[in-house]
Amino acid sequence: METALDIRGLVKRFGDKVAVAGVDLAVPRGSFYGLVGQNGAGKTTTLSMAVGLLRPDGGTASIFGADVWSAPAQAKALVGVLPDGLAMPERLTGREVLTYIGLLRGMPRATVAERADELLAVLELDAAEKALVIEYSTGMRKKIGLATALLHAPRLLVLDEPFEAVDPVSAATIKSILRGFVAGGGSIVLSSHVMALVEQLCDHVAVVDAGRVVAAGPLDEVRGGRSLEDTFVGLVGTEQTKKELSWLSK
Ligand SMILES: Nc1ncnc2c1ncn2[C@@H]1O[C@H](COP(=O)(O)OP(=O)(O)OP(=O)(O)O)[C@@H](O)[C@H]1O
Repeated sequence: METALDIRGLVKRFGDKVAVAGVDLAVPRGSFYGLVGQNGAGKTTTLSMAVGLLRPDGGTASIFGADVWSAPAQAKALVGVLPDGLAMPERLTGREVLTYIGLLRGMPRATVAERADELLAVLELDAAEKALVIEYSTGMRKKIGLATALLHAPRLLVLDEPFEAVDPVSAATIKSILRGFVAGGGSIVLSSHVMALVEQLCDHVAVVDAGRVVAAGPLDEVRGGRSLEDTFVGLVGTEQTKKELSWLSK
């Protein structure tokens, strides 16, 4: 089966800290892949290297066979990315951001305008269309970020915490867009802390702990009859020393 995203031996150090310690991951075409891990496990660092936003100290990443670092134009044309802490042009409106990104990607102006209309309406950002991004809430920023990731109709979406700070109604809309994207042949990798969400949406899952993949594969194989939360805690949970906040109880 064709691989949408192929990550091999990715390594990243920040000074003495090894953030990613040799990650391998193969995301099959047409899969909806969830990446779960504790805070600081290395999810964002891995995804940033996988899409060419952060240069690895070792290893490779390719998107539908195009190496992210040696064939960046080819690889980046195939992927839509929602990075963590998205840096947006803040003094533009949502529509201007979409126009700017679309034209940078070399898309025809009329196509950009048409798709921007649809994306702003579907993501319920049309009311905020005239507001500058600097005035957007965190959830609205996620949504405009998702719109920029979808604009050029990529074959692979890489989404870092796409539901963080998004209200339940917008989350339902986003879920339905993402399910439709996969049903239409697209592939998705997303990171999340919310196990229920990953169980609801994803057909594959990888558990990342301390910069390594400790389990990966089809969701049912990884959780082996248990809930994903139990599996996750079993894989990465450390012995909890009971620390009571005695000053909290009267
Ligand atoms: N630019 C940086 N400089 C120094 N250390 C960093 C940097 N970026 C990440 N790290 C460290 O690398 C490790 C992995 O961070 P990363 O953001 O990839 O984790 P994560 O799994 O995405 O966490 P979270 O779920 O909290 O977003 C952490 O220990 C983090 O402190």
